[in-house]
Amino acid sequence: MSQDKNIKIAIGADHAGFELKEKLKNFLSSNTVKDFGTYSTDSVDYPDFAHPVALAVESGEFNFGILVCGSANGVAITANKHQGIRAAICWDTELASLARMHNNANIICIPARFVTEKLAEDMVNIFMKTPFEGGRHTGRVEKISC
Ligand SMILES: O=C(CO)[C@H](O)[C@H](O)[C@H](O)COP(=O)(O)O
Repeated sequence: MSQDKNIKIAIGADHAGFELKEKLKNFLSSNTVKDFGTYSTDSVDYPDFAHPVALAVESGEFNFGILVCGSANGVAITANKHQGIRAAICWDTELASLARMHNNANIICIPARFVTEKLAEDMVNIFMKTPFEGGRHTGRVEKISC
């Protein structure tokens, strides 16, 4: 994958997302990627990995986050507790594109137990390359933060 080497990515997963996370790290090899764990398939709690990725993106140190768990629900619910985070669950490439274009999402949440490796790679590629449309969406996104 040809990528902007200036894009810094924070990635995290629970045990259900571990194997797909490892495959996505290989796919993103030319980017700057920091892996916040987990580092095996041993059962863990997804908030322990979603919060650090959300904090890393919210701080501005990383441009985007990738979170992977079995259904993506757990990591998305956790990440969206952070004011500066717009975490979107994506299960096809059009959703990955719309999450960026309409919602200016900064974390993509991938359901490892429901998508193929190739689809996950395609979604990540589109997510990283699609700009926020702004315009009518800007006011809507600004209203998200309480
Ligand atoms: O939060 C989740 C469910 O919405 C994630 O998919 C977790 O990966 C899942 O709950 C893990 O399930 P397990 O039976 O403990 O492997």
